[in-house]
Amino acid sequence: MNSPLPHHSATRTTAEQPDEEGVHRQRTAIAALGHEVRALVDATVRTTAAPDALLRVAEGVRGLAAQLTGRRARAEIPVVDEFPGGARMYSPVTGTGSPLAPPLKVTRLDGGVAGTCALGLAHEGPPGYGHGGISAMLLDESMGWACATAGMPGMTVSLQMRYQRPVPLEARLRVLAHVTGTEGRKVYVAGSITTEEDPSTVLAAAEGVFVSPDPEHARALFPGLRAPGGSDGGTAVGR
Ligand SMILES: CCCCCCCCCCCC(=O)SCCNC(=O)CCNC(=O)[C@H](O)C(C)(C)COP(=O)(O)OP(=O)(O)OC[C@H]1O[C@@H](n2cnc3c(N)ncnc32)[C@H](O)[C@@H]1OP(=O)(O)O
Repeated sequence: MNSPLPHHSATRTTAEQPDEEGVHRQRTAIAALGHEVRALVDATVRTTAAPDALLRVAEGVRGLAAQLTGRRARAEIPVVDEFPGGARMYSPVTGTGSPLAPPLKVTRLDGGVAGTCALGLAHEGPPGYGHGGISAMLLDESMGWACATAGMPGMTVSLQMRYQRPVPLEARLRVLAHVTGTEGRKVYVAGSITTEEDPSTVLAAAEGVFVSPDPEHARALFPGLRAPGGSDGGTAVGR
Protein backbone atom coordinates (compact mmCIF):
# COMPACT_ATOMS: atom_id res chain seq x y z
CA MET A 1 0.00 0.00 0.00
CA ASN A 2 1.22 3.43 -0.85
CA SER A 3 -0.24 5.55 1.93
CA PRO A 4 0.81 4.47 5.41
CA LEU A 5 -0.92 7.42 7.08
CA PRO A 6 -3.84 7.14 9.50
CA HIS A 7 -7.05 6.14 7.84
CA HIS A 8 -10.74 5.85 8.53
CA SER A 9 -11.67 2.39 7.33
CA ALA A 10 -15.29 2.84 8.43
CA THR A 11 -15.94 6.13 6.65
CA ARG A 12 -17.41 4.57 3.51
CA THR A 13 -20.55 2.55 3.00
CA THR A 14 -20.84 0.00 0.24
CA ALA A 15 -23.37 -2.69 -0.58
CA GLU A 16 -20.63 -5.32 -1.01
CA GLN A 17 -17.80 -4.77 1.43
CA PRO A 18 -15.07 -7.38 0.81
CA ASP A 19 -13.24 -8.80 3.82
CA GLU A 20 -9.71 -7.71 4.69
CA GLU A 21 -8.08 -10.44 2.62
CA GLY A 22 -10.32 -9.64 -0.34
CA VAL A 23 -9.37 -5.95 -0.13
CA HIS A 24 -5.68 -6.91 0.04
CA ARG A 25 -5.95 -9.17 -3.02
CA GLN A 26 -7.85 -6.49 -4.93
CA ARG A 27 -5.28 -3.80 -4.05
CA THR A 28 -2.40 -6.09 -5.05
CA ALA A 29 -4.00 -6.77 -8.42
CA ILE A 30 -4.88 -3.08 -8.96
CA ALA A 31 -1.26 -2.12 -8.23
CA ALA A 32 0.05 -4.84 -10.58
CA LEU A 33 -2.12 -3.57 -13.44
CA GLY A 34 -1.21 0.05 -12.62
CA HIS A 35 2.49 -0.86 -12.76
CA GLU A 36 2.18 -2.49 -16.17
CA VAL A 37 0.04 0.30 -17.63
CA ARG A 38 2.54 2.88 -16.36
CA ALA A 39 5.24 0.91 -18.20
CA LEU A 40 2.99 1.00 -21.28
CA VAL A 41 2.55 4.78 -20.91
CA ASP A 42 6.34 5.16 -20.64
CA ALA A 43 6.89 2.98 -23.70
CA THR A 44 4.18 4.94 -25.54
CA VAL A 45 5.87 8.30 -25.05
CA ARG A 46 9.39 6.90 -25.63
CA THR A 47 8.91 4.71 -28.67
CA THR A 48 10.37 5.44 -32.06
CA ALA A 49 8.42 2.59 -33.69
CA ALA A 50 7.03 2.95 -37.22
CA PRO A 51 3.36 3.77 -37.94
CA ASP A 52 2.45 0.13 -38.71
CA ALA A 53 3.73 -1.01 -35.32
CA LEU A 54 1.97 1.86 -33.54
CA LEU A 55 -1.34 0.98 -35.20
CA ARG A 56 -0.91 -2.72 -34.35
CA VAL A 57 -0.31 -1.89 -30.71
CA ALA A 58 -3.26 0.53 -30.67
CA GLU A 59 -5.49 -2.32 -31.84
CA GLY A 60 -4.13 -4.64 -29.16
CA VAL A 61 -4.61 -2.05 -26.42
CA ARG A 62 -8.23 -1.50 -27.52
CA GLY A 63 -8.79 -5.24 -27.05
CA LEU A 64 -7.22 -5.18 -23.58
CA ALA A 65 -9.31 -2.19 -22.46
CA ALA A 66 -12.46 -4.10 -23.44
CA GLN A 67 -11.55 -6.76 -20.86
CA LEU A 68 -11.76 -4.23 -18.00
CA THR A 69 -15.43 -4.70 -17.27
CA GLY A 70 -17.57 -2.89 -14.69
CA ARG A 71 -17.83 0.86 -14.30
CA ARG A 72 -17.40 2.89 -11.11
CA ALA A 73 -19.81 5.83 -10.84
CA ARG A 74 -18.36 9.36 -10.71
CA ALA A 75 -18.67 10.03 -6.98
CA GLU A 76 -18.39 6.45 -5.81
CA ILE A 77 -15.55 5.83 -3.37
CA PRO A 78 -13.77 2.61 -4.43
CA VAL A 79 -14.18 -0.27 -1.96
CA VAL A 80 -10.39 -0.50 -1.76
CA ASP A 81 -10.03 3.15 -0.66
CA GLU A 82 -10.00 4.79 2.76
CA PHE A 83 -11.19 8.36 2.40
CA PRO A 84 -10.24 10.80 3.80
CA GLY A 85 -6.72 10.26 5.09
CA GLY A 86 -5.95 6.77 3.75
CA ALA A 87 -5.29 4.75 0.62
CA ARG A 88 -6.47 6.19 -2.71
CA MET A 89 -5.65 3.44 -5.18
CA TYR A 90 -6.55 5.50 -8.25
CA SER A 91 -5.21 8.89 -7.16
CA PRO A 92 -3.38 10.53 -10.07
CA VAL A 93 -0.59 11.39 -7.61
CA THR A 94 -0.25 8.56 -5.06
CA GLY A 95 -2.37 5.81 -6.57
CA THR A 96 -0.43 2.65 -7.36
CA GLY A 97 -3.38 1.71 -9.58
CA SER A 98 -3.23 4.90 -11.63
CA PRO A 99 -1.19 5.04 -14.83
CA LEU A 100 -1.10 8.83 -14.40
CA ALA A 101 0.59 8.71 -10.98
CA PRO A 102 4.42 8.71 -10.66
CA PRO A 103 3.29 7.28 -8.05
CA LEU A 104 4.28 9.44 -5.07
CA LYS A 105 4.89 7.44 -1.89
CA VAL A 106 3.95 9.50 1.17
CA THR A 107 5.16 8.87 4.70
CA ARG A 108 4.56 10.73 7.91
CA LEU A 109 7.35 12.87 9.36
CA ASP A 110 7.51 14.66 12.65
CA GLY A 111 5.41 17.76 11.89
CA GLY A 112 4.50 16.92 8.30
CA VAL A 113 4.95 14.44 5.49
CA ALA A 114 7.63 13.40 3.00
CA GLY A 115 6.91 12.05 -0.44
CA THR A 116 9.24 10.25 -2.81
CA CYS A 117 8.93 9.47 -6.50
CA ALA A 118 10.65 9.83 -9.85
CA LEU A 119 9.05 11.52 -12.85
CA GLY A 120 9.21 9.95 -16.30
CA LEU A 121 9.03 11.20 -19.88
CA ALA A 122 5.24 11.19 -19.60
CA HIS A 123 5.58 14.04 -17.06
CA GLU A 124 7.83 16.17 -19.24
CA GLY A 125 7.56 19.94 -19.58
CA PRO A 126 10.82 21.43 -20.92
CA PRO A 127 12.82 18.61 -22.60
CA GLY A 128 14.40 16.49 -19.86
CA TYR A 129 12.54 18.23 -17.01
CA GLY A 130 9.20 17.93 -15.26
CA HIS A 131 6.11 19.89 -16.27
CA GLY A 132 5.33 22.76 -13.87
CA GLY A 133 1.80 21.47 -13.45
CA ILE A 134 3.16 18.12 -12.31
CA SER A 135 5.32 19.85 -9.68
CA ALA A 136 2.24 21.72 -8.47
CA MET A 137 0.35 18.42 -8.35
CA LEU A 138 3.05 16.74 -6.24
CA LEU A 139 3.11 19.69 -3.84
CA ASP A 140 -0.67 20.10 -3.67
CA GLU A 141 -1.14 16.43 -2.83
CA SER A 142 1.66 16.35 -0.25
CA MET A 143 0.34 19.50 1.38
CA GLY A 144 -3.11 17.91 1.49
CA TRP A 145 -1.57 14.91 3.27
CA ALA A 146 0.11 17.27 5.74
CA CYS A 147 -3.35 18.70 6.57
CA ALA A 148 -4.82 15.21 7.01
CA THR A 149 -1.90 14.18 9.20
CA ALA A 150 -2.53 17.25 11.36
CA GLY A 151 -6.14 16.06 11.77
CA MET A 152 -7.69 18.64 9.41
CA PRO A 153 -8.26 17.03 5.99
CA GLY A 154 -8.99 19.89 3.63
CA MET A 155 -9.25 21.07 0.07
CA THR A 156 -6.92 23.54 -1.57
CA VAL A 157 -8.31 27.06 -1.92
CA SER A 158 -4.99 28.70 -2.74
CA LEU A 159 -1.67 27.36 -4.02
CA GLN A 160 1.21 29.70 -4.72
CA MET A 161 4.10 28.11 -6.60
CA ARG A 162 7.69 29.23 -6.95
CA TYR A 163 9.73 27.44 -9.60
CA GLN A 164 13.40 27.93 -8.70
CA ARG A 165 15.22 25.25 -10.73
CA PRO A 166 13.94 22.78 -13.31
CA VAL A 167 12.94 19.40 -11.84
CA PRO A 168 14.93 16.62 -13.56
CA LEU A 169 13.12 13.60 -14.97
CA GLU A 170 14.26 10.12 -13.90
CA ALA A 171 15.80 11.38 -10.65
CA ARG A 172 14.55 10.37 -7.21
CA LEU A 173 12.64 13.36 -5.80
CA ARG A 174 11.78 14.31 -2.25
CA VAL A 175 8.63 16.33 -1.59
CA LEU A 176 8.27 17.80 1.89
CA ALA A 177 5.13 19.45 3.31
CA HIS A 178 4.20 20.77 6.72
CA VAL A 179 1.43 22.79 8.31
CA THR A 180 2.56 26.27 9.27
CA GLY A 181 -0.62 27.42 11.02
CA THR A 182 -4.37 27.08 11.36
CA GLU A 183 -7.20 29.60 11.68
CA GLY A 184 -10.67 28.13 12.14
CA ARG A 185 -11.21 25.75 9.22
CA LYS A 186 -8.22 27.19 7.33
CA VAL A 187 -4.89 25.38 7.30
CA TYR A 188 -1.72 27.09 6.09
CA VAL A 189 0.81 24.72 4.54
CA ALA A 190 4.25 24.97 2.96
CA GLY A 191 6.08 22.48 0.77
CA SER A 192 9.17 21.95 -1.36
CA ILE A 193 10.65 19.63 -3.96
CA THR A 194 14.32 18.65 -4.07
CA THR A 195 16.19 15.70 -5.49
CA GLU A 196 17.13 13.01 -2.98
CA GLU A 197 20.72 13.47 -4.12
CA ASP A 198 20.81 17.19 -3.28
CA PRO A 199 18.24 17.92 -0.58
CA SER A 200 19.65 21.39 0.10
CA THR A 201 18.75 22.78 -3.35
CA VAL A 202 15.05 23.60 -3.55
CA LEU A 203 13.74 23.14 -7.08
CA ALA A 204 10.13 24.19 -6.47
CA ALA A 205 8.35 25.49 -3.40
CA ALA A 206 4.74 26.25 -2.56
CA GLU A 207 2.60 27.93 0.03
CA GLY A 208 -1.02 26.96 0.25
CA VAL A 209 -4.26 27.50 2.09
CA PHE A 210 -6.52 24.50 2.61
CA VAL A 211 -10.05 24.58 4.01
CA SER A 212 -11.79 21.78 5.87
CA PRO A 213 -15.37 21.90 4.55
CA ASP A 214 -18.05 22.10 7.23
CA PRO A 215 -19.95 18.80 7.72
CA GLU A 216 -22.97 19.79 5.62
CA HIS A 217 -20.78 20.96 2.77
CA ALA A 218 -18.65 17.80 3.00
CA ARG A 219 -21.80 15.61 2.81
CA ALA A 220 -22.90 17.47 -0.30
CA LEU A 221 -19.48 17.24 -1.93
CA PHE A 222 -18.79 13.59 -1.03
CA PRO A 223 -22.07 11.66 -0.82
CA GLY A 224 -20.15 8.38 -0.41
CA LEU A 225 -18.63 9.58 2.86
CA ARG A 226 -20.23 8.46 6.13
CA ALA A 227 -19.37 8.68 9.79
CA PRO A 228 -17.96 5.54 11.41
CA GLY A 229 -20.92 3.21 11.71
CA GLY A 230 -22.68 5.16 8.96
CA SER A 231 -25.88 5.54 10.98
CA ASP A 232 -26.22 9.29 11.34
CA GLY A 233 -25.10 10.31 7.88
CA GLY A 234 -22.53 12.62 9.47
CA THR A 235 -18.97 12.93 8.27
CA ALA A 236 -15.62 12.17 9.76
CA VAL A 237 -14.31 15.53 8.58
CA GLY A 238 -15.14 19.20 8.68
CA ARG A 239 -14.18 19.56 12.29
C1 LIG B 1 -13.64 16.43 3.55
C2 LIG B 1 -12.22 16.82 3.21
C3 LIG B 1 -11.68 16.08 2.09
C4 LIG B 1 -10.34 16.37 1.74
C5 LIG B 1 -10.00 15.82 0.44
C6 LIG B 1 -8.56 15.91 0.21
C7 LIG B 1 -8.18 15.43 -1.15
C8 LIG B 1 -6.81 15.95 -1.36
C9 LIG B 1 -6.61 16.37 -2.79
C10 LIG B 1 -5.48 17.32 -2.88
C11 LIG B 1 -5.97 18.69 -2.68
C12 LIG B 1 -6.83 19.11 -3.85
O1 LIG B 1 -6.45 19.03 -4.98
S1 LIG B 1 -8.36 19.67 -3.52
C13 LIG B 1 -9.08 20.05 -5.10
C14 LIG B 1 -8.89 21.51 -5.50
N1 LIG B 1 -9.68 22.38 -4.61
C15 LIG B 1 -10.99 22.52 -4.76
O2 LIG B 1 -11.62 21.99 -5.67
C16 LIG B 1 -11.67 23.37 -3.72
C17 LIG B 1 -12.77 24.24 -4.32
N2 LIG B 1 -13.28 25.10 -3.27
C18 LIG B 1 -14.38 24.74 -2.58
O3 LIG B 1 -15.08 23.79 -2.94
C19 LIG B 1 -14.69 25.54 -1.37
O4 LIG B 1 -13.90 26.71 -1.37
C20 LIG B 1 -14.44 24.79 -0.07
C21 LIG B 1 -15.41 23.59 0.08
C22 LIG B 1 -12.98 24.23 0.03
C23 LIG B 1 -14.62 25.73 1.11
O5 LIG B 1 -15.87 26.31 0.97
P1 LIG B 1 -16.57 26.89 2.27
O6 LIG B 1 -16.65 25.86 3.32
O7 LIG B 1 -17.83 27.54 1.79
O8 LIG B 1 -15.52 27.91 2.76
P2 LIG B 1 -15.58 29.49 2.74
O9 LIG B 1 -16.57 29.86 3.79
O10 LIG B 1 -15.73 30.02 1.38
O11 LIG B 1 -14.12 29.81 3.23
C24 LIG B 1 -13.64 29.32 4.47
C25 LIG B 1 -12.52 30.24 4.87
O12 LIG B 1 -11.44 30.14 3.91
C26 LIG B 1 -11.17 31.46 3.39
N3 LIG B 1 -10.76 31.32 2.00
C27 LIG B 1 -11.51 30.88 0.98
N4 LIG B 1 -10.79 30.91 -0.17
C28 LIG B 1 -9.55 31.40 0.16
C29 LIG B 1 -8.36 31.67 -0.57
N5 LIG B 1 -8.28 31.44 -1.88
N6 LIG B 1 -7.29 32.16 0.10
C30 LIG B 1 -7.36 32.40 1.43
N7 LIG B 1 -8.47 32.14 2.18
C31 LIG B 1 -9.55 31.67 1.55
C32 LIG B 1 -12.47 32.23 3.56
O13 LIG B 1 -12.19 33.61 3.61
C33 LIG B 1 -12.94 31.70 4.90
O14 LIG B 1 -12.19 32.35 5.91
P3 LIG B 1 -12.89 32.78 7.29
O15 LIG B 1 -13.99 33.70 6.91
O16 LIG B 1 -13.38 31.49 7.90
O17 LIG B 1 -11.76 33.40 8.04
